[in-house]
Amino acid sequence: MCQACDSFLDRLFAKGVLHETGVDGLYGRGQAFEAVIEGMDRLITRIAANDRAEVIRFPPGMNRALFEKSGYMKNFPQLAGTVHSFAGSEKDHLALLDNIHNGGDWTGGQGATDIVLTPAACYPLYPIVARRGPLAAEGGLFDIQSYCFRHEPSKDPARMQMFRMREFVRIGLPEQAASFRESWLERARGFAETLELPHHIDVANDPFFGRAGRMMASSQREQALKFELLVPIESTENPTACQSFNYHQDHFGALWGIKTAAGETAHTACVGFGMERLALALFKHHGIDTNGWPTSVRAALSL
Ligand SMILES: Nc1ncnc2c1ncn2[C@@H]1O[C@H](COP(=O)(O)OP(=O)(O)OP(=O)(O)O)[C@@H](O)[C@H]1O
Ligand SMILES: [Zn+2]
Repeated sequence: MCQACDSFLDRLFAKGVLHETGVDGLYGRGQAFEAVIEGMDRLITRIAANDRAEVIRFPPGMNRALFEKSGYMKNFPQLAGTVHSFAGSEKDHLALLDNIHNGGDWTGGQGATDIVLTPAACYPLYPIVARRGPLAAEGGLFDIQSYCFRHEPSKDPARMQMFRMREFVRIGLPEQAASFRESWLERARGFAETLELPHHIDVANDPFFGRAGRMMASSQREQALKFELLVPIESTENPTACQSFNYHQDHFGALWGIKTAAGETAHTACVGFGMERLALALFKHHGIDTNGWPTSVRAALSL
């Protein structure tokens, strides 16, 4: 086999860092990969320790009714994933088995459940915060994590369909949201330097769907509402977004009815760490074998 023509993904499979499942973007994680993810999780927790954020961990699914209200289907229908289940009769069951047996479509009779796959870790948070009533004067700060789903199958190992997002979310006054995002832009540089990753930060936009979406994307860029920490993984010309820094203004506050202590609509900002992408960036730049990584990087990740 030609070593030079093996892709990065092939090398990750060959060394058991990731495991192939037969679906692009859906992988098993090996021990070394998970050790890196855990190390980064601890490092992120240390960086944010003094903030005393409220910790919430979510399962990979969220309430479908709340997802519908979130507007995700308006902006990103191409990425969403829903959970369906069988709820038919015995006759339907026999037909289903028949279809599986004959290679037919057995999924047509599946009905939607109350659960959809979480598209971004912060989506299930806002309705929880809204339900609690007005914020305290200091606002809210949350440390959240979820497996997320996005239907964007790709051979690029950094574009997965299921991946973990760790996020910090600030909810409060516009100044509180803005200064939170500023401070994380600074911390992110330090984080990437500690991990010895080549990086830069740039303004970005979300992949909004359709023609109206293109206008939303350009207005998002013009207002500099989204920044990304970019690290070359699959290509140097098109580096990969490994972290994002988003200011939603009062979008989620208005949508969910989140109020500040003074009764104003709350502003929100979130900082998302793409855990798999950061881990892949480390494997790309420091090598497939974590034993060979720089001592300081290994120490930072307690490897
Ligand atoms: N398909 C994916 N696979 C792995 N990680 C991802 C994927 N999509 C997003 N992420 C990670 O989650 C973080 C927060 O998600 P966000 O919605 O800001 O990404 P995004 O702007 O849609 O990414 P991209 O522009 O590359 O599609 C990203 O910065 C990235 O690190
Ligand atoms: Zn978010």
